[in-house]
Amino acid sequence: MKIQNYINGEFVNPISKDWLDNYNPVKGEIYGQIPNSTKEDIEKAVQAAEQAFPIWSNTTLEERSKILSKIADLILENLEELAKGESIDNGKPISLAKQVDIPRAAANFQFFANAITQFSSESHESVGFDAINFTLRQPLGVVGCISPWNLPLYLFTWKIAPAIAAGNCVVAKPSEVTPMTAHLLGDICTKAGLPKGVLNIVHGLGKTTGKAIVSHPKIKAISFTGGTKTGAEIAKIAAPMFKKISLELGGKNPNIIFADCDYENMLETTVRSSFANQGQICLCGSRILVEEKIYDKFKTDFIKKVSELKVGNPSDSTTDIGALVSKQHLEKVKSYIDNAEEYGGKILFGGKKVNVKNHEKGYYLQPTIIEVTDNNCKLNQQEIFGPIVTIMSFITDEEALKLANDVKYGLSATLWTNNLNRTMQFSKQLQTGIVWVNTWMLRDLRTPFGGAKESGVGREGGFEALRFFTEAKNICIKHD
Ligand SMILES: NC(=O)C1=CN([C@@H]2O[C@H](COP(=O)(O)OP(=O)(O)OC[C@H]3O[C@@H](n4cnc5c(N)ncnc54)[C@H](O)[C@@H]3O)[C@@H](O)[C@H]2O)C=CC1
Ligand SMILES: O=C(O)/C=C/C=C(\O)C(=O)O
Repeated sequence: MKIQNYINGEFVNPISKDWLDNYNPVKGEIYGQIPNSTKEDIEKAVQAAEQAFPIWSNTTLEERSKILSKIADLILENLEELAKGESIDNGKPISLAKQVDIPRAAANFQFFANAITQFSSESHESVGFDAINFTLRQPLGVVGCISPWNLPLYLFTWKIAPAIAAGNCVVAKPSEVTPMTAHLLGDICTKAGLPKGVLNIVHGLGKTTGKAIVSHPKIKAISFTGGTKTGAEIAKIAAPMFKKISLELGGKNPNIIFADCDYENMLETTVRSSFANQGQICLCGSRILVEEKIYDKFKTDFIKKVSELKVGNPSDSTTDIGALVSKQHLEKVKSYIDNAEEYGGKILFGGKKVNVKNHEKGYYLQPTIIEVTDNNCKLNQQEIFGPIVTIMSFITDEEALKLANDVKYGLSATLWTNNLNRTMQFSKQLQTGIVWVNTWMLRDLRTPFGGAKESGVGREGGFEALRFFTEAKNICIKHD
């Protein structure tokens, strides 16, 4: 199958006529091709977006909202096909894509369809100066959205929906590893009545197609989710061009467990926060820190629960863990297991590749638990982004907090306790953008979303996203 670019409302071949192979991680085989787009394709997309902008930015909020709602409805109507598309590219269980990825993609559009009708700006009477100030929030123009492979449609739409709701026109690039659902979205947008040129989807590699988006002088803002190293490369190009940037980057999130927690709930959730989506979510709790009093019990119970997870064919509804996204990624993740001892770790469970019947070339790995004693080891400091968690114990609150904060990342933290004072102390002192207490991945789309330290710059979600995708202009009117 050949996926094409979606530019100016039409599916088109790349100008260079150059294509890249697309792999299915479930089988470890090539199943299609995508455009290897160049800066000429980006130029066409920018021109289409620029042409659409004067009309789209003046389209009423009610009309924009109606179209976004329609896109949300069509995503849900096409849930089966989209979930299969997500799984064939990413390797995730189809059941997970049906329950999480695709409904959330629809929710992103529905949320911003509503939010844009509630987004208002401030006004201030300048008392004593006979003047009134008000703020105009104007769309930026053409903006760029670049997304990763782990939650393909979920994160692609998380950027596109607020961008177009706010009146911008978009040039978007999904990950070259997972292009399918972005491709299907193009057709959905046409059917929903989105005017041509408002959304342009260009496929290709990060270092060429992605870079061409970031460096295009007419693209005013970049919203990016992906690796920290890539985020730094993007910032290096975008900052001297004075573009707005929102970077959602890596994480090495602590999952801090105290003896006074609701144990069963914690155990169940910790299995999920460790291995959901094969551990390939930037919010996964990859460092489990457990109070010494319950460490041995936790270790035994956690290993038992994890050993019950089924690694298998993503089409099978009983599968918990599907394939990793690519051969290259599998090898990267596996290298941490192969070197675990050298890094000071002890493998307590897992660590081996899994042979799935009829899919022997697929990229399957056991969920893996590694015990560590030193937070400074590579296993606890580097983002692995796969089905690997480390566990270690702590004695005091101070020690737990120090361990939690002692990494270069600062995306999210999970805290398990029923002590209110401790909850408040940790909430204030954890150096992360998100703190979940007695839960994980509970997402209210109104909340600010983003990371501290090397986990990113800026916040998306709710009105934060609409603020990012608009320019605030102060109007000061003097009167008699
Ligand atoms: N924070 C997160 O959510 C994610 C973190 N990662 C981390 O990053 C590591 C590398 O994974 P990759 O797939 O290589 O992620 P990546 O950061 O290279 O890719 C994310 C997106 O950025 C694009 N891109 C890559 N280089 C670019 C550039 N120079 N300019 C503009 N766009 C560019 C890619 O084509 C893709 O669409 C993973 O092993 C994982 O640790 C990966 C995906 C998501
Ligand atoms: O917005 C969310 O709910 C989740 C976001 C997850 C990422 O940004 C990620 O895993 O890259």
